[in-house]
Amino acid sequence: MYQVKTYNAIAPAGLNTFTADYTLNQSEHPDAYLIRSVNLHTETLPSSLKVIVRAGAGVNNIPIDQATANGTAVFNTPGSNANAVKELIIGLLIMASRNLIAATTYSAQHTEADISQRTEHDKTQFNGIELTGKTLAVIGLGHVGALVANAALSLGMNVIGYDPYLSADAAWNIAKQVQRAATLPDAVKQADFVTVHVPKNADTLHLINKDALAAMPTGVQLFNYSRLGIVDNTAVMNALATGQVAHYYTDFGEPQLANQSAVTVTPHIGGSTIEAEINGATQAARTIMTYLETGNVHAAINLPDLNVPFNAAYRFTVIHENVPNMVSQITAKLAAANLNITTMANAAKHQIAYTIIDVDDLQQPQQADLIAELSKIPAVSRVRLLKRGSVE
Ligand SMILES: NC(=O)c1ccc[n+]([C@@H]2O[C@H](COP(=O)([O-])OP(=O)(O)OC[C@H]3O[C@@H](n4cnc5c(N)ncnc54)[C@H](O)[C@@H]3O)[C@@H](O)[C@H]2O)c1
Ligand SMILES: O=C(O)CC[C@@H](O)C(=O)O
Repeated sequence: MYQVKTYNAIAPAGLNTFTADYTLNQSEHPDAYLIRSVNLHTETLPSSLKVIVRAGAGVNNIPIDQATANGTAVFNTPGSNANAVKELIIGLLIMASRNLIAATTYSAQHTEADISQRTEHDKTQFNGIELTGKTLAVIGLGHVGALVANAALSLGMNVIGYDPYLSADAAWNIAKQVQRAATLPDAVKQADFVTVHVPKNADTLHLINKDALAAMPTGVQLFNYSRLGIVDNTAVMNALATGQVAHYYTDFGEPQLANQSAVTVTPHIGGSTIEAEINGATQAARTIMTYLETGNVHAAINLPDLNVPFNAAYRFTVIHENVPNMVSQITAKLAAANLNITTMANAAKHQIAYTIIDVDDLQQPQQADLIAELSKIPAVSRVRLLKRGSVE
């Protein structure tokens, strides 16, 4: 039986994906965490923990280095909530262009009997603009950014994208009418609206800073539905005061943004739709099951891709540092136990490497000793032994 610990509200329809070999929240020695936004940086990860899956895109709430040192694989569920964010951004663009917040606030405040006459007089103050023909800069063209860019094109907007690290796969998702900018200032210099869809990391911290804001036309409207810290909120407050930025929309509140008429804060609801939550939880459950039962890895945050059909009776998986002589030390241990390897694969990603070794004739009494022997090799952080068609 595998033990899964969940954090946050995880869609029950997604949790139903787990087979009868999985129990939820019943053990102090979990094999897997299935999480959303819980901050794990303050937690010591248990030694039993083999995998953490974030139902969602961002992994900045996970201590990746600690997980890697613990031999814990980390995954997210790429794209599972991208459509939800796209629809919210399109909604906000329409809200922004038609002054919907001010207009509905006006209506809520004026309920007098002769309101229809006042309305016809007052409505001119809520005149809007149309999105067709306006320019949207999309910073980051991954799962969310590509959908936003394509949807904005379908509204007749000019779309300029900036993503110096765009993967070849992601590029396929972007309509050819999206213009590519070579630099951030180039992307934003003609924008009526700027929307940011990049991961939070050391390179993107304050990506939208004083200089980036100065490169935007006066009166630009800015959207941050990525993460707190990617936009320098102090610089934005200064730019709002001078009129450089007309309005700031963000999913991430903090005190300096509170009660500002030109700031609209939503409470981190970008991915909060029924559909996105089911997608994320379902994808996360499948990822946990695949990793725990086969050891195969696709698109992990901290491990290389390694996908080997599991045809032998047993499989050793070993997470180790990406240093010389590891595979030879591992195979020497198996040779010493007189084991014949049927398949072997190894891959590396930055400082970490991952080895899968399949064997057929492994006797039960040998198993614990071999795991212990392999675990003793310096630079090995996790050894697992999987039996095909069975749980550990
Ligand atoms: N508000 C929410 O609820 C919500 C929901 C989903 C995603 N997100 C956040 O939105 C962001 C985007 O998510 P995603 O799923 O599209 O991620 P993604 O990984 O699919 O795409 C991110 C893109 O940003 C690009 N990028 C990285 N650094 C860049 C830089 N310095 N300049 C320009 N581009 C850069 C990458 O090349 C990649 O194409 C993430 O921060 C994620 O956490 C928030
Ligand atoms: O609602 C959530 O779990 C947050 C989703 C979002 O921030 C993400 O990173 O995917």
